[in-house]
Amino acid sequence: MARGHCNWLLTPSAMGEVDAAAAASGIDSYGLMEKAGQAVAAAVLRLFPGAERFVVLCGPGNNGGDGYVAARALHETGAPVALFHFGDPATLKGDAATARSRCPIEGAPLDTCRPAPGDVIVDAIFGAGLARAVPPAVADIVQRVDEAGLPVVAVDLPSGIDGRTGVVMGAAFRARHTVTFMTRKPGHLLLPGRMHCGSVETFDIGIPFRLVEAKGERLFVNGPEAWDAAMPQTDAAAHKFRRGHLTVFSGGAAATGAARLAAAAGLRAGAGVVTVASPKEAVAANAAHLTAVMLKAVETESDLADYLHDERRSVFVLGPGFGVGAKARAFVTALAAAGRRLVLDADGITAFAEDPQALFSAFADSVPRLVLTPHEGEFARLFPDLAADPALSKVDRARQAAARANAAVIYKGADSVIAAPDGRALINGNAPPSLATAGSGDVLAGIVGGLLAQGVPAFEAAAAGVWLHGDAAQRAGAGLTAETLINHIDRWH
Ligand SMILES: NC(=O)C1=CN([C@@H]2O[C@H](COP(=O)(O)OP(=O)(O)OC[C@H]3O[C@@H](n4cnc5c(N)ncnc54)[C@H](OP(=O)(O)O)[C@@H]3O)[C@@H](O)[C@H]2O)[C@@H](O)CC1
Ligand SMILES: Nc1ncnc2c1ncn2[C@@H]1O[C@H](COP(=O)(O)OP(=O)(O)O)[C@@H](O)[C@H]1O
Ligand SMILES: [K+]
Repeated sequence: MARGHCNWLLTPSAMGEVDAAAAASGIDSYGLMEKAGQAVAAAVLRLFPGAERFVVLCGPGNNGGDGYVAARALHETGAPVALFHFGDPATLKGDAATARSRCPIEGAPLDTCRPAPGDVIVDAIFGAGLARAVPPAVADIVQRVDEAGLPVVAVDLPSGIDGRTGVVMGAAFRARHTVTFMTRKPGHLLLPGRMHCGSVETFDIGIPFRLVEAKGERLFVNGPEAWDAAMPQTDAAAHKFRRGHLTVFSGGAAATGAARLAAAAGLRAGAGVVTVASPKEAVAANAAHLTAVMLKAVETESDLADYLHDERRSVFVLGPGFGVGAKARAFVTALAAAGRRLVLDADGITAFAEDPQALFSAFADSVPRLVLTPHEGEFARLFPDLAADPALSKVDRARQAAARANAAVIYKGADSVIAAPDGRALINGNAPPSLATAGSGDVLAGIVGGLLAQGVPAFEAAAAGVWLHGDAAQRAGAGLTAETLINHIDRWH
């Protein structure tokens, strides 16, 4: 799936297994800690050459061990360094004990730490091993550093962030920069963790990548490596019908804009032909605003059956502005029975809130041909048990939802997760906050529909759609609206 390694993600427990495999293969584990700590010191010096004092906070495990190495390396440059430890450092074990024994700085208990202006904080209290909410002494120093507005460089993860879920466990540092090792962890991308990490640097401490790959969990940062090979190629002989036909259902006369946004986005994403299928009462409103996009009156289930006689009408977007109710359910059921591919968004999702299983059963039969695009609220309507389970990360939720629905799921948000029924999952990282604007979800549904129409499989279409949406938003700039966003969608090839 991945050509490079920079898009790999490992959970902390998988990283622990990689660590163990590295040790079992004869790699010197203290050597890894030494490289990790040195990388942290280098980052700190690079980013804060004018610091008056480096304050290194060391925890009771290997994250603390990295801190002792970093403190020694900073001290060796002649910089002023103060060290504070959480817990009794005499109880440190293994590599962390070695790192402490080689560090010439006498530490003091964490509760005696008084951060001062000019300090740069190196946070090595907890990393991958954070197991529960941080204790009061740690919450207290987090608060004091925050109040003093001091810059923090986090080792592996800001202490308090759960690397698997991105959740804040009681309290967490807000780092300016985070240095992590070998691969990023989900908590670096998932909210709120992402907001606590600052810039993230992934440092290769020299574990052979085959060991990382062996523990891989089919989880990556969303990017072209994940879907490039599945994207359509436009050749000189391209004919509009070979580039697929996308149909977007319009809502009633007062709710037509959302469908037109999706339709225009589908065209920009490369669909050869796009039609808005509209209730009769909305045909005039739609006609007044459509040019390249075609228009057809499709009012009843019987109209839809007629419309589906043309097999080229193979891909549909249903939901934006459509209205919640029996008509949405009947149309979706008809599309499923006719073997069509569907992006189900917004009202289309909500229409199944009382009987999600009816939706899942309709698409259970085949290679995934449904893409669901719920935001948080819509997700909870279709998958209330998954949404309410605090043990699940956003990745877990999206994966289980995808398996249950036999659909590619885009669980939207600033940290959209894309998941396939077979367990593949991606976390998106390129979407700017300017996307939080009315209609931007309609544009996303249209892009995904446009890609499906060109024959891209559901998961790849979903993932590429999310990425192209974020990419367009970056070009559209901070003042984007859903309309201007569409003008910045680029075809991939
Ligand atoms: N990956 C790699 O290849 C490499 C990784 N390296 C580094 O190792 C780090 C992982 O080390 P780690 O496993 O020792 O875990 P770490 O984060 O130090 O915490 C564990 C300690 O904290 C304690 N503890 C936990 N939660 C607590 C709480 N709420 N309140 C109080 N205590 C709590 C826990 O105690 P326990 O839960 O057992 O009671 C245990 O003592 C990783 O982040 C990276 O920096 C590098 O050295 C190079 C190679
Ligand atoms: N703060 C944010 N940062 C990045 N992307 C965001 C943010 N908020 C929303 N988005 C993205 O914008 C889109 C909004 O979709 P949706 O919630 O359906 O809104 P609407 O119904 O207004 O179109 C989704 O693709 C979502 O991932
Ligand atoms: K840390």
